[in-house]
Amino acid sequence: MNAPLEGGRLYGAGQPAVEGHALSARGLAYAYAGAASVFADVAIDIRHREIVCLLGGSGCGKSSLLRVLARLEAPTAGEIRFLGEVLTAPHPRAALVFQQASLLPWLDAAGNVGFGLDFDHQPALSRSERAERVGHALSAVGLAGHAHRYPAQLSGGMAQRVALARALARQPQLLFADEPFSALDAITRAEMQDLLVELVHRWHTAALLVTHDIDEAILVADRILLMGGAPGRIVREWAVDIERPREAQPVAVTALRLDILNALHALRAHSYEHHQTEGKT
Ligand SMILES: Nc1ncnc2c1ncn2[C@@H]1O[C@H](COP(=O)(O)OP(=O)(O)OP(=O)(O)O)[C@@H](O)[C@H]1O
Repeated sequence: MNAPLEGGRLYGAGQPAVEGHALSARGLAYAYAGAASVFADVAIDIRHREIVCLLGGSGCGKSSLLRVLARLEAPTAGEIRFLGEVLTAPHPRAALVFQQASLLPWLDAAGNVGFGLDFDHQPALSRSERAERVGHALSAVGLAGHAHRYPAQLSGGMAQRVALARALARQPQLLFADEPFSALDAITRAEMQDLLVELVHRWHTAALLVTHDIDEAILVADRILLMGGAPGRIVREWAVDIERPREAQPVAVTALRLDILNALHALRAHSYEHHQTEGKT
């Protein structure tokens, strides 16, 4: 089940990007202005309808990698293919969800969902198509009866459902989600994790979920990628073939959690040793 791999060995620079995937990236690097590379030589494949979770310690570059894969930032090296095409700008069939719902306070829930359809590069929609997409997305997240509520009238969980609906209304082929549930209470969070899995399966999209929560990754992912090192790389991968609902498989879940925890500890120990060695030279 748990296939360890060294970053770059399986998806090394020599391997071509995969045409048939939702997203395929090779040799990716990124550096903020005036700083060292946050990550380098990263290769990632996301298959159609697959949920991939990107795990890693704080500051290892998960959010930066997600922003580059979504092409909100240009990589300093490497290539990203989205649906087989080289990506040079954010793609209309990709959608993003962040930790904060970031709803516009002067628009109601329906207005906020529709707003996501108004950007450049979105296909032009008639009024009725737009209304249909908004209604469909709101009912998919369980908010059909709340379309005319304003953000101030929504709980944190409801606001995040609106953010999810705003993403779904774009009929994405790939959903990028950066710690979308980390600000929610435990029960709402568990509901949202289930909802995400259900929606990804029902809407036939793929998803890349950034999280630092091992349990969330195990409950949600088809595949878990562990990021670490400086600059960051994908250092381990686990295919999660535990039957759903995974809460009902505590033995398999615990075994995988231990394996991931050990890998995280090993990364931290390696990084500590590296700093000690650097300090001596
Ligand atoms: N806008 C920015 N300008 C300069 N440096 C940045 C910027 N955003 C992030 N960084 C730096 O890039 C590195 C990676 O940050 P990033 O947020 O991608 O990591 P992360 O793994 O998502 O962290 P966390 O889990 O804590 O959210 C960090 O050292 C951070 O300080």
